Amino acid sequence: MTLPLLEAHDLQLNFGSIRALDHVSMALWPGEVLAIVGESGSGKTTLLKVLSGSESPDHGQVLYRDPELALHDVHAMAAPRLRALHRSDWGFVQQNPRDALRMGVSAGGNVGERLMAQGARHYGSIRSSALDWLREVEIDPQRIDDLPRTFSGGMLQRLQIARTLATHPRLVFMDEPTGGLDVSVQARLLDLIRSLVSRLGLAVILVTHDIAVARLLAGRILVMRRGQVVETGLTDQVLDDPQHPYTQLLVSSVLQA
Ligand SMILES: Nc1ncnc2c1ncn2[C@@H]1O[C@H](COP(=O)(O)OP(=O)(O)OP(=O)(O)O)[C@@H](O)[C@H]1O
Repeated sequence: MTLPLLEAHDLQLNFGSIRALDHVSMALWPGEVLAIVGESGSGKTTLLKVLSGSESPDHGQVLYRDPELALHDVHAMAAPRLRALHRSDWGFVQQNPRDALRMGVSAGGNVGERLMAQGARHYGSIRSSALDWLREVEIDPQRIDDLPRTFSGGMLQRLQIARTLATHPRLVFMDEPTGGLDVSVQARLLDLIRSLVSRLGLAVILVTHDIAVARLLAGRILVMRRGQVVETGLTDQVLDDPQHPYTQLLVSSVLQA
């Protein structure tokens, strides 16, 4: 039987009187895409931060199962081990690529840097891998020596994806990866993410407020409201036949939009 890659048990986190996470539990299996959806302020980003270890919960546990099947308590890990995990098995795609990329380093350098952080040392193979990844995300390889600040928003996001995936992570966290982009750019990026995720067999936890993005990318969905998970299940089932009144409202507001 396949075991979950990541499990969260009874997560709770308060910011003063705000219950950002209220008894949240979930599991993610290898190769699965799970979307976390909900309106603004429902706790999606907080959950992503706690799952990826960048924010600590007041209560509860996040467990990561490594390739040798050993379980690690993410919040009990020493900081250097957690950083090493983020450089190897895990990747993070931020909504704003400028937060993840080094804008003063060439496109190829941005990809190469992540490979070097994982131990790559041979200049020729780092450059050739960077070229492959630029092609993979549909950036003209001739732009390899250009600075990211000469790139469009969509290209920047594709470069961030190349940088993230270059080390072949098993689990990728994505926070509104197509947010803030034009609709046509969004559609192309979603297509690219979908094909990369399926070809590389990636497990993804995707935060989005956009139900259409969840439907396109995710096999399973988790609906949040005021820090609680109100509904979870297969994406098509939840969106075609929502059981919770809040999910019904979310789905119908999209239909009316
Ligand atoms: N560092 C913080 N300090 C105080 N309150 C916070 C902090 N981070 C989040 N919150 C609050 O916790 C709640 C959940 O926020 P969170 O950002 O997780 O929601 P979200 O669903 O991701 O929203 P959005 O879609 O707008 O990003 C909100 O009420 C927010 O104001």
